[in-house]
Amino acid sequence: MSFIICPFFYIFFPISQFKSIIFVNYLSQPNQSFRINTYTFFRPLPPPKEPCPNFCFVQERSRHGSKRGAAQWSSILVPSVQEMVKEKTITTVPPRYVRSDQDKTEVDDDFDVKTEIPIIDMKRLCSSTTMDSEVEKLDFACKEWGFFQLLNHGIEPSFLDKVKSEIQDFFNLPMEEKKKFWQRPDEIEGFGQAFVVSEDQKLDWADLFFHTVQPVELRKPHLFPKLPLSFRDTLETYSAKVQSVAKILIAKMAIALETKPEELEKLFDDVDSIQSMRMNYYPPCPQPDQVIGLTPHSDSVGLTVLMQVNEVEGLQIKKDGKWVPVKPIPNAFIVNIGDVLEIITNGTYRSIEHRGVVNSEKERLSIATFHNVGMYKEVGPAKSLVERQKVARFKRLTMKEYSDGLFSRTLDGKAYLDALRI
Ligand SMILES: O=C(O)CCC(=O)C(=O)O
Ligand SMILES: [Fe+2]
Repeated sequence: MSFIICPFFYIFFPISQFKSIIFVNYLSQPNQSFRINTYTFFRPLPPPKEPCPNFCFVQERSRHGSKRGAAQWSSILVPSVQEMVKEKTITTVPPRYVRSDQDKTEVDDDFDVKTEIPIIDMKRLCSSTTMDSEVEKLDFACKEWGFFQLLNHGIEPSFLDKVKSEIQDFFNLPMEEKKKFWQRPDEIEGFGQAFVVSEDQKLDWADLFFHTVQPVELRKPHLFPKLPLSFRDTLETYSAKVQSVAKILIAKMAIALETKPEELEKLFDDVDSIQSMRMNYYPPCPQPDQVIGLTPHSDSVGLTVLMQVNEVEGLQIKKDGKWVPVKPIPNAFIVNIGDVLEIITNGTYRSIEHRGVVNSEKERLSIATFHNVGMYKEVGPAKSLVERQKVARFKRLTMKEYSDGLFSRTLDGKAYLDALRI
C-alpha cells in the first residue's frame, strides 16, 4: 500500500508496501514550501531525476498530483466499505475490490504447534527468576517469526473490553458524525483508506481510522481532541498502557541483543518518539475469496502492538512462503517487529509481511498501535551489532529521510526495506 503522504505520514501510517518509486531529497533545495499536515516543509520542484545516494527512483511524480490523480502526501478519498455493505444488498463484489492479483489459496491449512506463532509471557519476562528463559524465547520469536502473542501484559481485561466496545461504537456512529472525522484532501489521518493514488487502483475491503496519538503536539486538532469524550479518555489511557508495554518489550529485546541503551531502548523512550493508531474495520463480504481486507505489507515502524477487537480471525502472516493464520488468544496482544527495528537490529529481528482476510458472515475489527522513533533521530544498524556481526546490512539515515523515501513509493511488500540494504 502506499502513497505519497507527508514526511510524517509513515510514522503515522506505518505500513510499507511499495512498487514504483521516486525519491526526492526535499531538503536539498529549500526554496519552496507547502503545508504537510501540521508542518511546513521545504522542498524542490520538480523532483530530481538522478537517483539519490540512498534511494533509487523509477517513476517520477508531479509535485501537486501524481499522474494517477492523487495529490502528493495524500490518499484519494474512496467510498466507505462499511456504508456500502450497510446500504445495499451486495451479492457480488464491485470490480474495484476484486483482487485477482492476490493469491488467497496458498494458506497453510495444516498449521499446528510448529507453525503457530510463539507466545511470550510478560509476567515471566519481568520476573527475576524466569526472565532469562523468557528473554531467550522473545529473542527466538523476533528472529524466527517477527511476530508473537503476548500474555499477562498487565492491562486489565475489563479495561480492554471497554476499549473494544468503544471502538465498535465509533465505527457504528451515524455517517453524519463520522464525516467529521473523514480524511481531508491532502491528509491521511482520519477515516478512509490508505495509499490510494489512482481512480482505478484496487481497494481493500475495509475502512480504517488512523491518527497520531503521541507526541501530543502532532495530534490533528479535528481528530483526537474532537472524539467523543469517553472514547478520547479511553484511548488516552490505552495509549499510555500500550506505550509502557512496548517500552518493556524493547528493553528486553535490548537485553537479548546486548545493545547499549542509546542504540535501542532510548530511541523509543524519548519525548519525540511517536505513537500512532490504526483501527481497522473489515465488513463481511459476499465473495470473501475475491477481495483482500488488508493488502500484504510489513509495518514501517519500530514495534506494533495489535489487539483483536472482536473474536473474528483474519490476520495471516507469511512464514516460509506460506500464509499462516493467526489464532488470537483472548486478551493477548499480537506484537510484531517493524521495518525500523529490523534496520536497528541489523536484520537480526525480522519485520514480516502480513495481511488481513475477510469472511462472508462476520465483521472484523482490530486496532494496531505503532511505536516509532522521533522524526529527527538517525536510525541505522546498532554499532555494537555491526561490530559483532562485522557487517552493516542497512544504510543509516534520519527518520525524515526514511519517511520521505517511504512515501514516494507504491506498495510492494518489503521492497523499501530492500532498497535500504547495503
Ligand atoms: O487487522 C489486522 O489484524 C492487521 C492490521 C495491520 O496489520 C495493520 O493495521 O498494520
Ligand atoms: Fe500491519
